[in-house]
Amino acid sequence: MYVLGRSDETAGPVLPVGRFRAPDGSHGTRVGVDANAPHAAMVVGKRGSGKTYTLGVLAEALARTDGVTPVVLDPMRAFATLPDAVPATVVQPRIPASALPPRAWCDVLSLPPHTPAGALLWQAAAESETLDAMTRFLDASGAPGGRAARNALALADAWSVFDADGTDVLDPDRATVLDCAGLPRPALAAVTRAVTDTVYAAAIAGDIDALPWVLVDEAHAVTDTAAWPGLRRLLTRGRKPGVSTVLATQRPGALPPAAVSQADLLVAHRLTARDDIDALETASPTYFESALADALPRTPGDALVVDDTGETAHDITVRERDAPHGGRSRTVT
Ligand SMILES: Nc1ncnc2c1ncn2[C@@H]1O[C@H](COP(=O)(O)OP(=O)(O)OP(=O)(O)O)[C@@H](O)[C@H]1O
Repeated sequence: MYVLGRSDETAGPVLPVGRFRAPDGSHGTRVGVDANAPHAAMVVGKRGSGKTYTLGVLAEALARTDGVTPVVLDPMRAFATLPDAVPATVVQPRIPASALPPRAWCDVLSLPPHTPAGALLWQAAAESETLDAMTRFLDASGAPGGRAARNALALADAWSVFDADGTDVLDPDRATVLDCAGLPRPALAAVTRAVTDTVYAAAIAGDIDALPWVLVDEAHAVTDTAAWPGLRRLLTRGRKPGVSTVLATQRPGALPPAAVSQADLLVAHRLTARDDIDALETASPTYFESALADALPRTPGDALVVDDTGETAHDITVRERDAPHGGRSRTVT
């Protein structure tokens, strides 16, 4: 099997992802992704091109591989069937209030820190471990902005994602799918930030039994939110302590430039919007001779993979999933 993301003949686990695809559409050698070392990967493509499916293929392979553990942030409930095929748990995410830094609280609740309410919220977050304690802090303060901060916190409470214990997302024996369907965007941002920060902190502390892979579907939904500093840190600094990150998005052009340029593996499905193609062309080195727009595939499940480690680009077809695909592009027939 040809292994993407590996520069030498190192042994170690490989995630089977598909086969090489020739210009006439025929398929060749099997292709896998290295799982021995950490990676930062992007999966891009327009709606219905196969991004979520590819993320599912990766999640299944990771869940079957010893020494690694996938954590999937699933905003569209596309991974609910993962336990049908592999050891996996699907949970509604819960995060401790203390998992969000004060600045993130201000961003999540849209109360800028330079406003009275934002400054108070910052203080409440800095001095409290739980949502209840933050509420008590605000009730007791009597300072200007207290009522606005209190109302914003009541809104956050209604999302039902805050819990003093928080979900344990690093089970070395199974994949963890965080079912974020239906969460409002600020809640999704809060969960994403808390999870990325928690995983990073655990990896830095050496407190992990298997190397985590954080898979984020529909990543464009949170890149301009409080989630982004956490995702950016995983992309830029996560590999050193052993964390891999895979972001899937239909809008690479809407991502901060750091996102694409940090990826050592880019899986590009069909894309047609010029600004999205431009974003890839600007960020990724040209390992292919033709223009990127001409090199991109047209069929769902086909992809152009740009491998920064091997400094190569390949046409592949992503293999079929073992679990029924839960993507929203399904049809009745
Ligand atoms: N590798 C594949 N093998 C077989 N079928 C595939 C493959 N990839 C995608 N498909 C088919 O294409 C459909 C759309 O794929 P998917 O849901 O992954 O799209 P998407 O790019 O994530 O779309 P959206 O942006 O709307 O979420 C799937 O339901 C599936 O039927």
